[in-house]
Amino acid sequence: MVDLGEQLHVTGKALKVRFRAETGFTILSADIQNQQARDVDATLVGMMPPIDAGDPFEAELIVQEHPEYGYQYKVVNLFLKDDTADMTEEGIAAYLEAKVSGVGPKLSKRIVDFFGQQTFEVIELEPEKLLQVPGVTRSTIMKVQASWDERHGERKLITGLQSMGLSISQAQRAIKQFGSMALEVLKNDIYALTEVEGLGFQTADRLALEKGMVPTDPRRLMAAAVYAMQQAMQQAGHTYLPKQRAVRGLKYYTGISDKLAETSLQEALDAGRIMQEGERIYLPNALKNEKALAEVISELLSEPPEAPWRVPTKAVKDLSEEQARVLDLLTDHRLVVLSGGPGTGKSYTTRKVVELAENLGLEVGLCAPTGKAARRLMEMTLHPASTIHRLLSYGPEGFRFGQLEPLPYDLIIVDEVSMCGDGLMLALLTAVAPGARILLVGDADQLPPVDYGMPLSTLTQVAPTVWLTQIYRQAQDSPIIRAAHQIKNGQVPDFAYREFRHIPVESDTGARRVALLVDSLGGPRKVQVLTPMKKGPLGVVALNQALQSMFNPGSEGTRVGEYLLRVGDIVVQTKNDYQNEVFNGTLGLVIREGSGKVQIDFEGNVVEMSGAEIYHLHLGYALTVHRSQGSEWDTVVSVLHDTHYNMLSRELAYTAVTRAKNTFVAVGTENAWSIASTRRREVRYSGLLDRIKKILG
Ligand SMILES: Nc1ncnc2c1ncn2[C@@H]1O[C@H](COP(=O)(O)OP(=O)(O)OP(=O)(O)O)[C@@H](O)[C@H]1O
Repeated sequence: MVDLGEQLHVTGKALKVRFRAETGFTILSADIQNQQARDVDATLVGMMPPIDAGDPFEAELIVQEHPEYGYQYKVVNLFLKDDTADMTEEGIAAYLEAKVSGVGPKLSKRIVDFFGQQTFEVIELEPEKLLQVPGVTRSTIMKVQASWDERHGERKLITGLQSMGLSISQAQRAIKQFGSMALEVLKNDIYALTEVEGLGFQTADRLALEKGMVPTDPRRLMAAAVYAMQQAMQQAGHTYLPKQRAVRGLKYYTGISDKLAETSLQEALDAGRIMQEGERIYLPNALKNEKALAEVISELLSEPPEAPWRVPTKAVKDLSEEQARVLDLLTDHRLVVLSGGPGTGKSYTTRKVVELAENLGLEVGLCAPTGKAARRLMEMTLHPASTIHRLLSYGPEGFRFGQLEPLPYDLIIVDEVSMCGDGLMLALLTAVAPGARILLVGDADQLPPVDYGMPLSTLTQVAPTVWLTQIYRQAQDSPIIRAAHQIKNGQVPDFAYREFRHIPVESDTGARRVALLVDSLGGPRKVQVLTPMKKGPLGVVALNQALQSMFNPGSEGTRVGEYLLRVGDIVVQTKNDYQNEVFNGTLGLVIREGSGKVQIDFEGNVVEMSGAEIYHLHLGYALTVHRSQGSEWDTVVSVLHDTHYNMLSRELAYTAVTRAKNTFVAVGTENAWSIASTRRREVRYSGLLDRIKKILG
């Protein structure tokens, strides 16, 4: 019919639905044609609306050659035609009998004799009129309506959403979000799409402008104002934006004038979609969380602990001066912070705290943000530990433990706490029982968390804090740990070791060079690649594609954004999925994929994903440094190049280096490392510190 890979537009009639998954993935036999040719027994594969044998349709297809099944047509989009258009009266009667339950051959003929070409209109709009037909009862009408709505309801919904420009999977996600009201909701305000999983402002905006939305339409500008704030929180971790930054963000996404941006921001404020406090602009939820977090921290800092806590000499005999201070501070304080770099004895000290608490007969709860960090905490302290979500017993309705039902522990210890954003920190601190203690352990010099806010950095400025600075002997022998402390002190690290070296690469050939380097170091299961950015020749996407084409080549797979996921690929979860207990940054292996589903083995936790969930899976051969927090690998290859200029910071370099246990290979330009080591922490807008100081006076 046409060459492989070419897209073609056809009309067709469904012959047989061979397979249909609940995701909407369908394998269909159909008779298709266009001006050039006809294929009376074509196989169509892909996401389709609910289609039955006999249904007429139009479709955009791409011709493919399947290794086993030969020629197939991949469905790019498929539009159901109205199958009740221009039918003869016999056709209508036959259709009623076949598709509408509760109507036999005699009754369908009587109905059509009565209403003729108006039959379908009567059924859909004025079913009461059917009572005029002899033999039709109320129950007949109920059955006819139910089966008509059931068959035509979703089809009309999907066809209507497709006519707005949505793809089939986007339409299905919109229906999942808004139910049968989806068409009304989106006709009223297409920007409601920003509430649909995996769809954002950009998609809604493209559809709206394509359909003739005036760029200065208030609905568009309102949605853009909210979106600018969401992006500031998700991309840069800000909790609020200074008003002028918010106006600039709104202008950036809409291209409107300064004046109109100011007015529109004010309208979004008047509508309560965003909030203002002084010169600060917040999303409502972020403001509420920040206020509540400041309250609960102030309470923990000003109330004395209840359970008795004494520190006998023997409890601190193996500890250094600074480590012993942690146990002392817990005597009179409910909230204590322990911060230190690698090899300074955080875990060693934590174990001593647990031992003392148990000797005092206290109930201890241990947790960490990710499964991997919780397992490590358990190994280091020989005490059960879980993720924070499991400790707080997270479920479909949210966290079970909280203010109303506090955690049943006298002492809670949280490790890797630099990974907690404002939201998780609030959930945790709210669940501390009255009078109970909490010890937060982490490395405040790490990059701030992926989620918004930076509570640990704030807490080290208001809560009793111990900074561990002494590095222990065997840790000192490690060039990696030494380099980490050099970077922390603003010095350029010394790349003069086999376990800690630098390889210069140019940005245009770098991705390929990195793939060859990973191969020489043992392959992707042993080596993790890190880079600061997503885009660009040395970004995560380019590196993942170079690594995948070397270690898991192929042209098939399940499409997720820029990636094609195949069996054997390493993938990373990019959004916390509390139901499946898979968190942002967790790596897994694809063990099955196809029919719109992907099965991943996340270090023993096998999870099947489909629909919108799949959009949170990216290839994981290379990760951004931000997403690598809380994890460690035997060997790390970290890209750092002048082209990453605006991302280079001391925390970035420090976090990258501290992800490697034995071997760290820096790739890029030495100059990038000297810039990174001397640049200070990224700015994050958070009002938490001011609020706490105001409450504590
Ligand atoms: N006071 C101490 N006396 C002797 N050895 C110590 C002391 N504190 C820590 N160590 C030793 O130093 C090494 C590093 O300690 P630990 O693993 O607790 O550091 P850490 O800060 O948790 O490192 P990481 O950030 O990598 O987890 C361990 O072998 C530990 O036994």
